[in-house]
Amino acid sequence: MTPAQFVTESAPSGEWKRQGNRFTGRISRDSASAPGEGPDEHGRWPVEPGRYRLVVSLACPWAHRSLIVRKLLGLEDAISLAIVDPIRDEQGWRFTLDPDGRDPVLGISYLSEVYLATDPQYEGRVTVPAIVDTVTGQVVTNDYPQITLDLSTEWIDFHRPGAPDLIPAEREEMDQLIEEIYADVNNGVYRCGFATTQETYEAAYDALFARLDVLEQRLDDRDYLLGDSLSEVDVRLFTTLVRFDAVYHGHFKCNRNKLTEFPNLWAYARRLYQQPGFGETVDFDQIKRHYYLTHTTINPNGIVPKGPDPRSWTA
Ligand SMILES: N[C@@H](CCC(=O)N[C@@H](CS)C(=O)NCC(=O)O)C(=O)O
Repeated sequence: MTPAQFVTESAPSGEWKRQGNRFTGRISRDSASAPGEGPDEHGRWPVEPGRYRLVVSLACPWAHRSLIVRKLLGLEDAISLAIVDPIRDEQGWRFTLDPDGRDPVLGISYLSEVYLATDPQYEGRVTVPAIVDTVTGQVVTNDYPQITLDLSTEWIDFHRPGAPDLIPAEREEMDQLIEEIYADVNNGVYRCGFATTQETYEAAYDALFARLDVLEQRLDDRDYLLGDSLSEVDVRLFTTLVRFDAVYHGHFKCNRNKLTEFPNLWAYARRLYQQPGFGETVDFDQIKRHYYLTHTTINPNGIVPKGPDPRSWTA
């Protein structure tokens, strides 16, 4: 069998099995803690504008969700932002884009410093997005699916006037879509790219394109996945679609079709890209350099492709 990019997350079958999220604290309106205090007895941290720092890589699709939702809801002043270098070294994500290579608020050079300060035994991959408490220096959460939901529901008092309601009152349909899109598309592209056997790669590839075919059809008569208005699931699909032709099609061998060959999905992705909060958060250069330069098992020569031409997103 060929070597895996992340050995501990590769099953004996060759299938990619993503690690769990280690830190699952919640910042909640229901916290019984006073400002400046840690979590209450239920693990809920107090909502406090200016206190927490969201750490992202612009390359990462899971972090990208939180960046978009923070912007859509107008939470930029309430939750500050740290951006890591898209290229990890052997110690992981680093703050080499900042002066002196340190995050100016947290004072750290590597994200691993706060992971290890929070859990000295931590041995998994140090991942973005993460929300870090600037008072204690602890990681509150790296639970990326919960982070965006909580920005909608728990930070509501700090949303900008007219902020979109990204969570529908009736959640069943959205939650079902979220689950299918996560399994087959968001994580599906990784299951293609990180598979180490032909069979597991082909199974992931088939599930991915079967799901994209269903979504293509769904968008035949609607602008957004749930109908007329934008919701959380659109954000989640967008961050994978925007990386599709630049990275997943080639690097992860998701190459039955390009995104541009699905008329509805391509029109939908471009429509989102051109809305406030979406295109302005996309950095194709960092996206491409991250994937092609850090997955050395998949792309050992480190060549970063020149294309595709990003102007197609705005033309
Ligand atoms: N927290 C999740 C998802 C977040 C995630 O995978 N983020 C990637 C970037 S897209 C990351 O931080 N990877 C660190 C690494 O590859 O070492 C996980 O642990 O798998």
